Amino acid sequence: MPVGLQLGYTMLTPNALSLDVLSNATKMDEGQRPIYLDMQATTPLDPRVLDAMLPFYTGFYGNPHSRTHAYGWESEKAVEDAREHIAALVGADPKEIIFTSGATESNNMSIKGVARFFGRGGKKKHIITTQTEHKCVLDSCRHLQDEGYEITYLPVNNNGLVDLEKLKEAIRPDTMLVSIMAVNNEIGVIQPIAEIGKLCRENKVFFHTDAAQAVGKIPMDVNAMNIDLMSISAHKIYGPKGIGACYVRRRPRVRLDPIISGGGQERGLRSGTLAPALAVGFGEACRIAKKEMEYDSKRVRALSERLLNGLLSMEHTSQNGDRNHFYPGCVNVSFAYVEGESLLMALKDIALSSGSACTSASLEPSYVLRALGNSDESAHSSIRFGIGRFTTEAEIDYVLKAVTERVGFLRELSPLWELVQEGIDLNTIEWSQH
Ligand SMILES: Cc1ncc(COP(=O)(O)O)c(C=O)c1O
Ligand code: FES
Repeated sequence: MPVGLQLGYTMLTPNALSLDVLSNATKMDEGQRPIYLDMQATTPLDPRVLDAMLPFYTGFYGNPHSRTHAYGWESEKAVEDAREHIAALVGADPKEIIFTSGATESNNMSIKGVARFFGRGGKKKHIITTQTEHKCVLDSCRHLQDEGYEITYLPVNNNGLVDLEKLKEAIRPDTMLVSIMAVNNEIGVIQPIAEIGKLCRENKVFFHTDAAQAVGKIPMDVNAMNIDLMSISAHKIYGPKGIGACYVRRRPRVRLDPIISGGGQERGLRSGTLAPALAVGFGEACRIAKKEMEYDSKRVRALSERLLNGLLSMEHTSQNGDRNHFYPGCVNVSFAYVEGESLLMALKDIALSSGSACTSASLEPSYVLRALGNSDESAHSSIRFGIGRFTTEAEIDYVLKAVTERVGFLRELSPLWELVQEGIDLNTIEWSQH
């Protein structure tokens, strides 16, 4: 019997438990929407951010690159103020912040940009990344492979962390770039960014980090961490969707081949008219994140502990990723003997995901969990809980109760669970092939 149990209504035994559990699973009062716990996919816009943006959709409509009149100057001033807020959050100089459409573009720009600039002449052609990066990093690397570059996709330990010794061994004389993310979007593990930065600097290799899930949530400092390039996204930190930034170090200078050419805006690295409203919103989101990071962190940590303690007190439940080095706002848990998609269906009153938003349409088990050594079954039975600035204790308590009840319910339906309850070790069973 495959573990992929479907929650088919014909399978239900109409006892009091099933009726109660399932009616709650799909009940949404008029006007009420699911509890939002998918903060890694995106975060709600902070109302303070919207307030800052609105004037740039009405009166202040000038092109920030227009130099000949006040409409341009006022937009330009707002964009430059925003750039300062972003730079201040990561310890950079504002001149080192290049606006982009988001972290996807920043990752493409960094990886392809460095490769194509420094790959000229053919002396350097090697890049190191890890198997648990976001798809846009992995895919940028795949494209470069087609262009003749060589890529090492480093495996990670079972806890999701990079082995620094293995990274050191992987560096070659022709290595030009190491790209390793700061916080993983599926399991929340925090890589040892400062140590990786030091290693790269000692070996004269550029260091890029995809910090889409880190900036604004944990302290990031480009100088203390020896980061040369860093991708940032506004919509992960209560800012608007469609804007992000790439930090590009000036000393020692990192040169890039631009992927978007044209009017030469953004130091010639990213042509095109900037969107002042989005830039202003991004800046305000960074200003708030810097001011409130400590407060937000404390709240998120407390809610996360409450949720994790509750979930892990259920039997056959485990957390994915390192238990000490992870961002508490991203909690990834495996519920053995429950199929993840069925559980998500049974938790329709809670907006959750089993992994990244861009791969959530596929039923493939997560490649990140597979890289940690999880079995297909375990990867399939995992759910990510994303906690954020506006999550409340009441929501966490509701979620805990719902998950406990519905996992229990689905397990009751599972023949595997029945065997486990009888004390049979499933690994000793020889399944007949059909
Ligand atoms: C780690 C990571 N990198 C990159 C991205 C892409 O960011 P954006 O939506 O700004 O392009 C995301 C989010 O989707 C992410 O979590
Ligand atoms: S692009 Fe956001 S999760 Fe993949």
